[in-house]
Amino acid sequence: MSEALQAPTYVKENKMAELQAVSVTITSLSGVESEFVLSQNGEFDIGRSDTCYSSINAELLSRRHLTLRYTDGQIFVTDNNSSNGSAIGDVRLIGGQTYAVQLPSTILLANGSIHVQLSSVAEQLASNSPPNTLKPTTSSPSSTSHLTGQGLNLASNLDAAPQGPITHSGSGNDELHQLLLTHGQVLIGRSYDCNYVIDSLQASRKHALLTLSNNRITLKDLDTTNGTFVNGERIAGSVNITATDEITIGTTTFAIQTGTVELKYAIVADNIEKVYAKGIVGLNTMSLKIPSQQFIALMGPSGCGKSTLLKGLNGANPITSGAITVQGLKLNNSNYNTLKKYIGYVPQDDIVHGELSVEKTLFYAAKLRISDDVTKQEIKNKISTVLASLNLDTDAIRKSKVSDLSGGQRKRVSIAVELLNDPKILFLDEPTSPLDPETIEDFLSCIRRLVSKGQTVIMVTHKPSDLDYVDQVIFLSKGGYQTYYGDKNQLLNHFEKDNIIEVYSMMKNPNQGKRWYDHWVSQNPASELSVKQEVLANKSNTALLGQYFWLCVRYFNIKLNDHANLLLLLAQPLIIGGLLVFIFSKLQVSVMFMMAVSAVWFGVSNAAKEIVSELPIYERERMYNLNIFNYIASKLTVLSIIACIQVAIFIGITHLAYSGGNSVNGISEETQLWSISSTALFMLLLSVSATLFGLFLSAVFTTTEKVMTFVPIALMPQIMLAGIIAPLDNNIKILLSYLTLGRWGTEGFAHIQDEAARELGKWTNEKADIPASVMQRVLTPPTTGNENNAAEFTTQGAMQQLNLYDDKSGMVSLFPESFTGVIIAITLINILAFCGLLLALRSKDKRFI
Ligand SMILES: Nc1ncnc2c1ncn2[C@@H]1O[C@H](COP(=O)(O)OP(=O)(O)OP(=O)(O)O)[C@@H](O)[C@H]1O
Repeated sequence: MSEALQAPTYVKENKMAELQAVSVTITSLSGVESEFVLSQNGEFDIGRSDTCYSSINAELLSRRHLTLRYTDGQIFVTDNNSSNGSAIGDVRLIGGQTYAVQLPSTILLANGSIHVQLSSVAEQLASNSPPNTLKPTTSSPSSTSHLTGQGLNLASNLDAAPQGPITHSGSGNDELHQLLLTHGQVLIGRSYDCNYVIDSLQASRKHALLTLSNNRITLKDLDTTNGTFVNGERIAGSVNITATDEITIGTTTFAIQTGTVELKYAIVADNIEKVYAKGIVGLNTMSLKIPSQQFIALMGPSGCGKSTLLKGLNGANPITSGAITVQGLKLNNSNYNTLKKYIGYVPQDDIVHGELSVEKTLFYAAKLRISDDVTKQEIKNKISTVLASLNLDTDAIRKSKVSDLSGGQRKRVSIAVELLNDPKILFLDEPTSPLDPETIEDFLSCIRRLVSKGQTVIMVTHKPSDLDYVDQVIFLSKGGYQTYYGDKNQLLNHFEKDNIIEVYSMMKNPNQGKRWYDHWVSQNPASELSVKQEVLANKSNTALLGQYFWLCVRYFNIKLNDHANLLLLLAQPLIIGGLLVFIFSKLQVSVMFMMAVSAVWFGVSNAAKEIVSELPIYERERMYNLNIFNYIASKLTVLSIIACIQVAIFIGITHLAYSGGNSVNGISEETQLWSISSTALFMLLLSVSATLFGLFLSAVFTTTEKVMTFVPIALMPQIMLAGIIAPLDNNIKILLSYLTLGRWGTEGFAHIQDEAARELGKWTNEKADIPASVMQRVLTPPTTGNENNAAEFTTQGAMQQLNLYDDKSGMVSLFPESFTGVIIAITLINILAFCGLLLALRSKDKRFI
């Protein structure tokens, strides 16, 4: 909206008749909620909050829903970006915009469930009608198009729109047809200044343009992220369509002639089949037609293929053959990137981070999943609506850490994350398994409410009692056979059993299952269709930088909120550094070795749990739109910041311990030769490299326990092959040592030390020019242990003491004996670790691609 809509300008341009006093009557379905008269200038909030002037306890109302402003006899209204909106007539108020209102007028709040009737007191007296005569209705008033709503002055700024603000509000009628006939062009999108508004965050602000010219209708996709579909196929650019073609934008399907199309079936599966590697049959050929707005239970004994079917239908692990249509769109490669946004999927494990608050969890999920053009306010509104729909919208729950919630609440937060995208179909894999009976009741009632509001839910369950809440049941038997699909009340009749436990035990036997399958197929013959299912490729379509940024922010917050772990991470360099300087009173190669091992330890231990502990979240987000490179980069960024702090503490302690003292010939008598900046930077490089290695381990293993058991095993070679505690005296040891950061770390610190000594004392490998007393303190050789015997070690630099390049084995070194050689070697190890990490993460994709 333009500046012209702001109240001050508007007042000047739209001088209205002055009013003495305004009567306000607020009614809900249960009658009059509040009545008052405005006669003094001021602002009056209407909403759920106690702080509002008129506080109304209605579920659909936002806390501060609407503000009435009375200024010198004029009334202005502002919808405070409420979740369920406000309208005057059939014109929806744009959140945050101020409108001048003529009297009498009725403002509909929260989808029309609350009416605010405004009238002049004088008019009321004249008509003698009481202020509470308005009868509330739940449906919107007339849906005919118009340029101004009743009693509403709306400034026009439809620069992109072909005509005035003609707002769509109806469904299942020919409104779109009329708009097109009248105006020739109709702009469709999420923004309220479009001619035909699609109220879904999956739609772009300006999504598509319909044009009528020479009796031809053209539909143009305005280069949108989520695409425009005609009869289930995504269009590119402009296409000619007919008035009856079904257009899908966001989660809405409509035709020009008939308006919104209510899809009969949420999912149609034709002759689907799943065969795993080595010929293991996950599902035998089956067909399903799942109606919209149904709660379906998917049941059967363990290993019968419930998860296989669930993941086949939602594309997480595509079926091998057959065809699936979801919400009227074919589940194929070109549609999948859009389609997966209409699908909510909560796997068996929670898909939320325990360390974040509920509010933050949802905010980051929205930032990572929803298109970039959605404003912060829209996200906040969406979060409120979603939380309210799951009975989680209290301040206490919003602010609670997810880990502090009950199992049922946590599951609902996982569902809330999925609902942010307005999915039409929700797939739940055994949500009730970990819950106690009372929590299950609450949980399933909640899901039932979602179904009554339009959601289709397919839920895997083992619990017979869950059937009380569902509409239909799909029953599978061992061997992947479909043995029943239909009304839950007919299930026992169909199997001729008295209770469901008996059905379960019968279905555990694949032969019995096959018999019932044949029986089912004979009664429900499928079509002859046989289609090879395409591989569904995961393409991230979120702006890369934006996703990286929000992954970093979320991960950083997770780390910050985990106070105990954060303290441990910071205590590590203090303890290890303190121990090091306590045990080694003088700088010697052993200290360099210990520094290298410490750096490797910091990196590996910081990273080893970071992927494996959030595997369900990774897999779900990857299935949705997570870019692997963004994911790795965000982990590395945050863990490198932590490594940086650890290295700073560690280097601070060691430098304090190994420096200072008197000066001899301008050189400190005590050991301080190595440069603090080079040492710190090199230690950071080692630590970050070890982080990459730790992430690789974290991606390879499937449980936290396994990876933590392996970490010490991975660290041992770093210690044993560094050339300090045992000589590298044969080719195999040398070659293995090339793969360890421990060896290159120790060598790197030795090079830095020798370089510093060279610069300081013009020392060469052959002979030190600096006094023996200084060199003695520069580096104490571990072999003699006798500092007074200077003659034995004055010419020995750190590298010489390490003895790494003595050609005892007759092997020529693959790397030059220099600091550059060390950096090249570490870089190569990093490339190896990165490729390993990438492969390990990609192999997880195979489970759902
Ligand atoms: N990735 C896979 N590779 C090979 N076989 C698999 C794979 N996943 C599942 N299967 C096999 O497919 C069959 C069905 O497995 P699925 O996990 O779908 O059963 P389920 O009914 O969900 O079991 P549960 O109730 O125990 O979760 C089983 O025989 C299983 O061993």
